[in-house]
Amino acid sequence: MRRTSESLSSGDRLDPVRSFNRWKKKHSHKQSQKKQLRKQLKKPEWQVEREVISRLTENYEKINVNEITRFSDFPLSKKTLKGLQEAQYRLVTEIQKQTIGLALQGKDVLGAAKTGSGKTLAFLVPVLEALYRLQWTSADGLGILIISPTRELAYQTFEVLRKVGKNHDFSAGLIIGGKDLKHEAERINNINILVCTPGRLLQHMDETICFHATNLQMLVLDEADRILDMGFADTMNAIIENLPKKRQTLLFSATQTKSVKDLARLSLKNPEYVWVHEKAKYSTPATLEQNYIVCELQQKISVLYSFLRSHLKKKSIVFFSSCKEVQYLFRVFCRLRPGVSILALHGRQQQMRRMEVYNEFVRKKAAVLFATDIAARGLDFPAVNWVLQFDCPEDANTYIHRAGRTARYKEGGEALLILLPSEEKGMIQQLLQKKVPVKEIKINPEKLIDVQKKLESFLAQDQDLKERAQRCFVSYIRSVYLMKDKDVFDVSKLPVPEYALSLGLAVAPRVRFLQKMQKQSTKELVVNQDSKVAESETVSLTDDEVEKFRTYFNKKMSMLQKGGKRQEEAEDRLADVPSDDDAEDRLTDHSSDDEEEDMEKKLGKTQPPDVPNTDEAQIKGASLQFLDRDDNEDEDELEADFFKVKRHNVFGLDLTENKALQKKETSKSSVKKKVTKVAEAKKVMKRNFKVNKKITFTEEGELVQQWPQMQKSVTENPEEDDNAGGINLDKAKERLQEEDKFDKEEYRKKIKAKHREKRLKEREARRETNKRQTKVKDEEEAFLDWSDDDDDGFDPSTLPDPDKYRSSEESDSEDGENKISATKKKQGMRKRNSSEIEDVESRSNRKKTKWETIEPLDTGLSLAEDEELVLHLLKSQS
Ligand SMILES: Nc1ncnc2c1ncn2[C@@H]1O[C@H](COP(=O)(O)OP(=O)(O)OP(=O)(O)O)[C@@H](O)[C@H]1O
Repeated sequence: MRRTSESLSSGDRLDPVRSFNRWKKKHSHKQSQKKQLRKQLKKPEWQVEREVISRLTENYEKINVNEITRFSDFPLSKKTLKGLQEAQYRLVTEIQKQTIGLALQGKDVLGAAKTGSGKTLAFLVPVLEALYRLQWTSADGLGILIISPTRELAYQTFEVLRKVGKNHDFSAGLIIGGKDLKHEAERINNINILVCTPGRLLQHMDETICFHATNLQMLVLDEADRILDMGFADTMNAIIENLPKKRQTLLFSATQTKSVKDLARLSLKNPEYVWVHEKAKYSTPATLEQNYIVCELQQKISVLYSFLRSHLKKKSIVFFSSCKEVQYLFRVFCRLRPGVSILALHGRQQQMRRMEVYNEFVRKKAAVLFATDIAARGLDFPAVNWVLQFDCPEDANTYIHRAGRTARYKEGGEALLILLPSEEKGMIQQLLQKKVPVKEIKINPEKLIDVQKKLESFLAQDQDLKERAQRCFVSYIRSVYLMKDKDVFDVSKLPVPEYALSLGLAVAPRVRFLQKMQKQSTKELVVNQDSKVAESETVSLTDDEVEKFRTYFNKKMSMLQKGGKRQEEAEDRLADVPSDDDAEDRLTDHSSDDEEEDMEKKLGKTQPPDVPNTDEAQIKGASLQFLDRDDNEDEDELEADFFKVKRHNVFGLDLTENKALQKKETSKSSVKKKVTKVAEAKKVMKRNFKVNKKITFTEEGELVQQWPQMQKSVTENPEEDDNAGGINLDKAKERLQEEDKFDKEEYRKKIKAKHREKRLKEREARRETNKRQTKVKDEEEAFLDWSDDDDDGFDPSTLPDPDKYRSSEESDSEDGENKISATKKKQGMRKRNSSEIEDVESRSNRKKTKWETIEPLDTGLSLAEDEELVLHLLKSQS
């Protein structure tokens, strides 16, 4: 019992372990069951995401701008928020605060805010959210299009997009000029977000077969006013035509367009205008200090050198008006060794070099970037201390964008504008109107380092540099000449010879358009003067004044001619130098005389501003025409007019102004019409241009027949002799009809000849058959003759049995000519038939009839007709 009790007690002691094990088993089983159940209950990822999206979109309507200080206050996806945080973006800027909510709600937005205020993120965040909301995949194709005016800006935007959107699964692509089109074309169809420049985008729309934008959800125009202005007008119109009307559109710029016409082109739906700093005292960043100096044109290079010498540890950007100025002065300043590294960025550089320079300047702490206006908009170089505007900007907006390369996002910066005495009044007025606070400062003449002698010595040693100096000279003069705002830019007031000397040139190169313009102005002045004297006594200019004016121009012209004669050779040589690929300067730097003359013709009515009766409208019209000439040139050319062309002021216009302008614009629009291929072809025809013909010879020197053969015509081509040019459609029609008639006639003749040949062959064949028949009949005749001899009476049984005859003939033919053809068999049939006829005849003529006298009967009918006739005769016989 004890044992039992002991055993029991020991069993009891074991029980807990066992029961624990059992419990453990049970528990783990339950757990795994629960897990499985949970797994089954777990929703697919896409479904969870859809629920999140619907929660986010519900919150869009609840966005309260006043409560937003951080990005996380917006109902944004986790992926976007994570990207923003990783890039250290937490607090929103004013433009971001006011526009992101509207864009999330699907509205069209026109956002304007000062430079460096964070507009890029204001559109990139809604871009990412739009595709996230739609659960966009690469299979859905292009969803968002972001258009930037320059390659560098597109590249910069693309980099920010990559940084902020790295947690999303969308594909993004950068499509800018200067790269392999084929390489881009292979990838473009898989891109969801495309950052591009207008020219390149249009090129893909035209040339890449499968590329389309039918699924596009959102269009973003960065620097919208620039993209919508005259320079890009045609390209943008063509692009917009290829985009679906139902889409969201966001426009951003520091100087936004209000032009009704521009906005109508984009078919915006009740757009939201967000002018963040509309009521601000100034339109430029508060942290930007802005000054200007007035100095003579011939002093400018020395001023720049002196400035750089005194700012060696700073990062500065210097803006010039043309590529050739940048090219020349960059070289010269590198030789002058101011003690700070100098870089150059302009549209004539290779794309790779442009990217290298951009990245190098981003990296450098102290450096000077000599640039054209391709660097004026949107570029976000970090920690730029100074922006120097070496040449006066074409308008106040350009000034704002250039100066805005410094003092970005809470940073400080300084801007210095160099003005000529002739530019001061007009420009400062414009700047004040645009709420730009600029103060005049004076140069300390003692600190000014004169570099003219050094430049002269450089040019004396280096012919290439000298030629560059000449190009720089012409380019600058031309840029001033082409500027629209004649209140600011007055080419006749430029100290031309002195400027040439300051560049290191001994004499001023000849500038033909300037000479012609001056001659014309003097003439017109004299004519006006004479007519006015005759008309009334109220004379606006006294004789003395006219004389003064004339002497002034004559003096200038003689100076130019003096320089011009000596430089003629050099200039002609320059004219032959082919220009680089990139055509940033093409509008200002035409080296060919033809082009120059062409331009002068177009600008023929342009008068210098100081001449009475200056017609601004004419100048505007002329500059538009001038632009049109470059309509079809590539994107670089579109960029080119960015710098020099006098653009219409499309910004800051109220509705009444627009109405007045629209009238003018409609008349101009006919000039601006996109040049079609047909129009181009007509142009070529008008020039009497003859297309080259390819003539191929064999190795022996014989002419190879051209293929496809040239159409021959009996008719003369009157258009060939028509020097008037153009296509006379009626004449062409007539000529084609005559040619058609001629062709038909020729064809008919050929068919007739063929038929004749066929008939001849048939006749020949028949004759052959008859010959053979005669032979057979000769044999038969011999037989008949023999029977005749034997018996005078007619014994029908002696007549050849037609069947026998046929079989004998067949056997003959089989024996003799095994190669008998089906046609011959037919002929055999005919032979038989004809022999039957002859039999009938012989029967009627009895013995009198001799076989040899029987002529082969040529009925003149066809074979089928013959057969029918025979059958008919046989029938009638029977
Ligand atoms: N929310 C933010 N927090 C911190 N930095 C920001 C924020 N938003 C923008 N920035 C920074 O401000 C700088 C200027 O931004 P951005 O280039 O977008 O300005 P912008 O308004 O487009 O200027 P611009 O008119 O010259 O094109 C950039 O360096 C950017 O990184």
